[in-house]
Amino acid sequence: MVAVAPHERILVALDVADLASALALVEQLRGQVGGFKVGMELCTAMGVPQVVQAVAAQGGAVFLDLKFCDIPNTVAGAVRSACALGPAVRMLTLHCHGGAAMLRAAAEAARAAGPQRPLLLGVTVMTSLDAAALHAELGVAGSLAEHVVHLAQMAQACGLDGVVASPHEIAAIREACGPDLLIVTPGVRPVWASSGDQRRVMTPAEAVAAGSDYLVIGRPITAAPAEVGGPHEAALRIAAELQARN
Ligand SMILES: O=c1ccn([C@@H]2O[C@H](COP(=O)(O)O)[C@@H](O)[C@H]2O)c(=O)[nH]1
Repeated sequence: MVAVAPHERILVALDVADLASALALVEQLRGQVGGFKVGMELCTAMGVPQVVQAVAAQGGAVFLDLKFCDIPNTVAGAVRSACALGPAVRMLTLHCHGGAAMLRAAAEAARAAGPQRPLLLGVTVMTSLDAAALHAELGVAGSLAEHVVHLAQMAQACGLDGVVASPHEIAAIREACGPDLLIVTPGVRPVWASSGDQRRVMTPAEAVAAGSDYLVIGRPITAAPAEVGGPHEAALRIAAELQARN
């Protein structure tokens, strides 16, 4: 596991539709969490360079979660474009289901950008899917954990820095891939938050105990209701939960 302070393991998903709302969250949470994940909703509405520059200008480390998945040449170009946004982009996602050639092309493009390049993370099986959906809808045979481990091993062999998986697969990934592969886990829910569309969830403390390097947490923080105390209080509660188990 990476050695960081407990609250720095929290990456807040800024799933909002406009930059003003995103920056209001950054302003409230900066210093209480490790960074901010920007993804499809915000970037489609406001433009990737504008979002990255604005979040970085407010002092937030940026995790660019656009889950690239296309032919190798196209993804390599997208990775080069992301690297050109500069060192503010600390992490970048690609779908492992794009295949080994695509992952290798992405890794080569990132390495060519030099030592300040973003870390590349391969998305394995979405945390909104359960085993039944993986088998019946996507036609994957074998267990969900086996499939995640297979994708994680492929990502590692292709030169990626880490994977995105649910906390439930951390132990199996660690056993198969060793201690150096970064494991970033969405599907994290404090006991006081609703699961929503997430299917494979654990609490923040359970996820870190299982070996998660970074926890991606969106709605439990960004949409925290008044009885929790809003986003700032929600982030403090989660950080305290992580601190208590440290
Ligand atoms: O398998 C995955 C991959 C990415 N995500 C992203 O994480 C956040 C989770 O947000 P919550 O509001 O905490 O559910 C969201 O931005 C997803 O795009 C994921 O959930 N699962």
